[in-house]
Amino acid sequence: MRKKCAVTWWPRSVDQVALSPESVENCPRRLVIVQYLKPKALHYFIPIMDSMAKEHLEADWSPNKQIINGSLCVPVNIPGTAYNRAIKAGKVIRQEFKQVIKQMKEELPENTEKVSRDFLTNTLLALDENGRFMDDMLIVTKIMALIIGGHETTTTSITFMMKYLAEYPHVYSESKWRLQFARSKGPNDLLNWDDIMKKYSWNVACENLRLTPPLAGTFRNATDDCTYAGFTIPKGWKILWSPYSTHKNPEYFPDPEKFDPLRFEGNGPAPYTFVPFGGGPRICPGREYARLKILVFIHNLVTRFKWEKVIPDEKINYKPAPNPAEGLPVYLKPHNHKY
Ligand code: HEM
Repeated sequence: MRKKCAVTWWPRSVDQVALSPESVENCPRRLVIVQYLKPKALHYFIPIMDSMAKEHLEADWSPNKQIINGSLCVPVNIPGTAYNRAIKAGKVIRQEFKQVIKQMKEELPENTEKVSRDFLTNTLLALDENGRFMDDMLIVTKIMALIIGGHETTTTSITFMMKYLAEYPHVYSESKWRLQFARSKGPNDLLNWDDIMKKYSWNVACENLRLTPPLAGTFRNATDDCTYAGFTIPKGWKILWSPYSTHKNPEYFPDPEKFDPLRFEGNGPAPYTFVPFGGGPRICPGREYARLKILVFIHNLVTRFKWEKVIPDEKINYKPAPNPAEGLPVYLKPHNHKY
């Protein structure tokens, strides 16, 4: 008889954490981050993200007709290489964060009950199992991990959304048409939760995450002997699970290579067939934040520009995150511009 695959999870009950100061006090410190990434806490950030996206598009995109980007590099530490520059930049950023932490610590009042509880303040005040504060460098490392984990994934996702929207003009037109409703409220009004939750845009984003998941997979540990698809996995072995194969199972996604956001209409795919954010207790805590970031940016992009790929058949590299080989250069066409 086939045994269910047993894997270890880091026990985490996200929903036990509410947003009150008391719950923060009682919250194990690894959970502190989770409460800031829940939808309830994120509403506030939508107009801020919206105005930042607008500013960025205005300053860095509008003056150009061609946009190129690149981010990953080979980990060979030779002076003059991108990796070498990245290591140096990492040190500078860590120092900056250390300064911010030092300053925040100095400014904390004796009585911390009434201080405003943002993520950093809570991390500074969170105690470990032994009642000790976290080491400054550990806090810096956590912030860096959060920035890297949250940045590369979402930027990859936005890049590939741009690729698919350029390749499937009917999906682009449908997105633009539907998003115009949200924009009809006034040119200077910022987006809010309801605007962002328009289903079609998220369906497009999901289909993008299905075909090109930014994360190739993560590891699990077999806590018992088990079999999967006829293979025996001995106890103690590491298993790499990957959404790439799961997402292309024709049983659940007919014609799996086709980009079709309509797959996500109605109830969407069956449970555990679509897992770009992982699953179970270790599911990505940043998924709601990622959703907002992707949708706010794409919303601004689609309502402002149309674009075409400069290299129609650009190769995709996997390092292991998917990356267009030339950085996906595109020709930008502002809607009010005649081409
Ligand atoms: C499209 C965007 C994103 C994708 C596709 C993604 C995907 C994933 C995946 C597959 C995992 C592993 C889950 C598992 O092992 O079951 C993960 C973990 C994680 N993600 Fe994300 N992520 C995204 C955005 C973000 C953002 C924006 C943040 C932070 C703001 C974030 C923070 C984290 C953290 C801290 C973990 C580790 C959780 C743990 O080990 O318990 N992610 N993510």
